Amino acid sequence: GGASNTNNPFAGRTQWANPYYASEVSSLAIPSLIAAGNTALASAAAKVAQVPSFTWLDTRAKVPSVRTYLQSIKDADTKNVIVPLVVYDLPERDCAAAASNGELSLANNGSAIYQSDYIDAIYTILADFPDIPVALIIEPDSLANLVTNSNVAKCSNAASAYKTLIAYAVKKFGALSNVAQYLDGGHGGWLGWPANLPPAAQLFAQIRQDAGSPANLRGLATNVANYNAWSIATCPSYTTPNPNCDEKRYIDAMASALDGQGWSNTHYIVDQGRSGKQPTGQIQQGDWCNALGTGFGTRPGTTPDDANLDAFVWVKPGGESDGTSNTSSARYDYHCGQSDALQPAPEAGTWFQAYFVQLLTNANPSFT
Ligand SMILES: O=[N+]([O-])c1ccc(O[C@@H]2O[C@H](CO)[C@@H](O[C@@H]3O[C@H](CO)[C@@H](O[C@@H]4O[C@H](CO)[C@@H](O)[C@H](O)[C@H]4O)[C@H](O)[C@H]3O)[C@H](O)[C@H]2O)cc1
Ligand SMILES: [Mg+2]
Repeated sequence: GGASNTNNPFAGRTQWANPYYASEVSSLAIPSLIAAGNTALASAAAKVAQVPSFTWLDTRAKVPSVRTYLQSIKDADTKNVIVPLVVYDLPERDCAAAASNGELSLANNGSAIYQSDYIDAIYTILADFPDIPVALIIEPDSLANLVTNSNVAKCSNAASAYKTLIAYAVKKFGALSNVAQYLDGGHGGWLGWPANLPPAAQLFAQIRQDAGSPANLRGLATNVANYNAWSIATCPSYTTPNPNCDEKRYIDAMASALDGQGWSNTHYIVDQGRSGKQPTGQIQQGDWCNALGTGFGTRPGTTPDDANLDAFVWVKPGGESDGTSNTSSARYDYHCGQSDALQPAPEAGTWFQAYFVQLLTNANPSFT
């Protein structure tokens, strides 16, 4: 351990806990636990609310809240904090699934709107607070889908827009010295497969080049909204025969693949928000929707045990649904109706109390 990691934007800084998630826990989770007479879990839930998770800018309407957050940090003169945000509003979003489709579409001028009303709007706000460090995860699932789902029409039709718009965003944010950027890198059970890793590395390196290789592009964020272990001695059965069955193996393999593509010295942040119980209740590693047998995992923070790792993070807010199990919903995806998906589940992003209780009960480290 103790490997050196210069310029780590998370070093010496506390990740900022966003009030939106804290309010979900205090206004939804805790009252429900108290109503059920479960005061022990209610007090445990109050501790979860304080754990910093990423704020997802999943609509244009969420963007102004960033100014509110940064202003509150400035007014309080809070020191040594880094504000974690997810950029997540591409036209044709989540192109290989149905659960998290977004508000923008190519047919309805989505590319122009994404650039002017979304990326430029975020940029303007971040530029107004040059002294507040910000970590950005760029578009979960997007580039990973271009690697493995070009057979899906919605993905192949959106491919050039994804690449152009992501390069636009990375280039734009590349001008901000208070910002650290991480492209979304899928996870070990997705791009870690030997067939997928080389084309993934090629695509990531290409996007970096198209964006002008900004110095503040640190590397990749992995395991976002997924459940993989950081480092596990025995690969869970459902990952066989994938050699990169955990995220440490995956980022080490990806770092060398990217080096081979001309992008050296990459650094990673790894979502552990729903990775505390291993193995999970998944039947297959591709079962991404509201997986059974999961728990809150390693708390966000820096760790010296891998030179490539900038920080553990909680990106997917635990307790927000991955997708509805209602088969008549327009955004119904069959993965959310599988036997290893907790049901009944509400629409993606909305509060899923039973799932929150599952995560809390299985948390490691424990909250109870
Ligand atoms: O044995 N073999 O030799 C062999 C060979 C090839 C194999 O093929 C690989 O199989 C993998 C496992 O199924 C596939 O990985 C899954 O791909 C899905 C997208 O298609 C991802 O779903 C996304 O998940 C996100 C959250 O993570 C959601 O936010 C998002 O909405 C949702 O869409 C799953 O995570 C991810 O695990 C690979 O593509 C596939 O190439 C497998 C074995
Ligand atoms: Mg998702």
